[in-house]
Amino acid sequence: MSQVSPPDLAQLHAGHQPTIWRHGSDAESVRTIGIGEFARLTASGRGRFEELQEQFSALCAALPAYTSGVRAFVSATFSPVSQATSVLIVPRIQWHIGPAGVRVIDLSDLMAEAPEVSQPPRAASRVVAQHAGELSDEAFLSGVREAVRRIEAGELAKTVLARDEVIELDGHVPIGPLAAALAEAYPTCWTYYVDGLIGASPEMLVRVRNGEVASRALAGSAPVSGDLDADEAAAEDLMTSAKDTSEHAYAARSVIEVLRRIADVQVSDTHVLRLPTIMHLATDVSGYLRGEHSALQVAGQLHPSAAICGTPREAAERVLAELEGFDRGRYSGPVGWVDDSGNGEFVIALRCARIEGRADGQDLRMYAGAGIVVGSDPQRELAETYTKMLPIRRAIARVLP
Ligand SMILES: C=C(O[C@H]1C=CC=C(C(=O)O)[C@@H]1O)C(=O)O
Repeated sequence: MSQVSPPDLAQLHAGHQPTIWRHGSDAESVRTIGIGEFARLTASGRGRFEELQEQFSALCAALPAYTSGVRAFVSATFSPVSQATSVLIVPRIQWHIGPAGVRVIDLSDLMAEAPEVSQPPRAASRVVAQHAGELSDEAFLSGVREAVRRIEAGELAKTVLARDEVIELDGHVPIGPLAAALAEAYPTCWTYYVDGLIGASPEMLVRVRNGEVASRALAGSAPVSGDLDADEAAAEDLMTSAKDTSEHAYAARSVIEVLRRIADVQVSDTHVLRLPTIMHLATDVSGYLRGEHSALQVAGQLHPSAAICGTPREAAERVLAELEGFDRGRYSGPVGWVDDSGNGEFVIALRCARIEGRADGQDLRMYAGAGIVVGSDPQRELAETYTKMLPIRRAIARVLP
């Protein structure tokens, strides 16, 4: 264990080329923080997960022994036909911080020339505008109506429709402060920043640790009001709602089916996962892998689960692409890390925003979706997407008051 102390999350800026992964509250938080890029690999199409894994394995095989345990951050696109690319970044310096202490892996000496950290870019001081993204509220509502019609007609059982919204800033997104604010407000979620995508997701797609595998499927949601009695009643309603339990069952089944093919797994009872602003029906799946599968490979097999796509998968993919009409990019794709022995953790990139450049500042393009089944009410689904954008909206309000 090295004594070199890790950087303070809140101090990180774009000049560091940071990568961030954090789960848990302060004292017990597990973090991986990266600075700089030793390697950047990209892939696209259906085979993007396998391609990235192959390239990363080849890269690791050529590294010296002192780098053992090296991690790569991955953010993959939702769709295989996205215009965006899926990316794998091996940070130049990486700190792995957990209960056992801090381990730092510095790959700088292996680079032809180690780049200096550049100056912080002009930080935003305020939000200058907020507006709908590619899909207006009206278009989202009519998409939900059409999805329900097709579900009732028997074309599919479930789909997930998303929309986007833009927050315009007068300078650069304060990456470190925003990530720190998300991590503080959502300690049970996984806070991430990878290649311009920032968020705090509650949905752990897969964790692989020395042959053990775990996943948490979420679907079926209700807002959290902060009033204990009202939230208790809302949780009970969620557990008994035919619409939410069926919406959840599709998501859980999609995960269980895939994991059963490659692992011996146990499935928990469905329970309510409460977050500060929203609650979800949750099912945990855990067990032991049969054979060798890296976290990245398992993420690729689980993706796209019915939590963010639908059932049957192909029909849902087609319907959501048609009704949303925009490219989700890396929203709702797997984001996480994998190490040189295949261990790793991936969440679904939810409750997030993509950082986009503008001539006079940067934008945060937020995304949120909602599962649509028989009985879905368009206005409630729209309201749910607003609730799901609260983490980013509140974190930005906190760092740019
Ligand atoms: C698609 C999203 O959430 C998914 C995860 C949890 C609950 C969901 C729901 O109740 O609709 C969604 O399936 C999102 O946050 O953008």
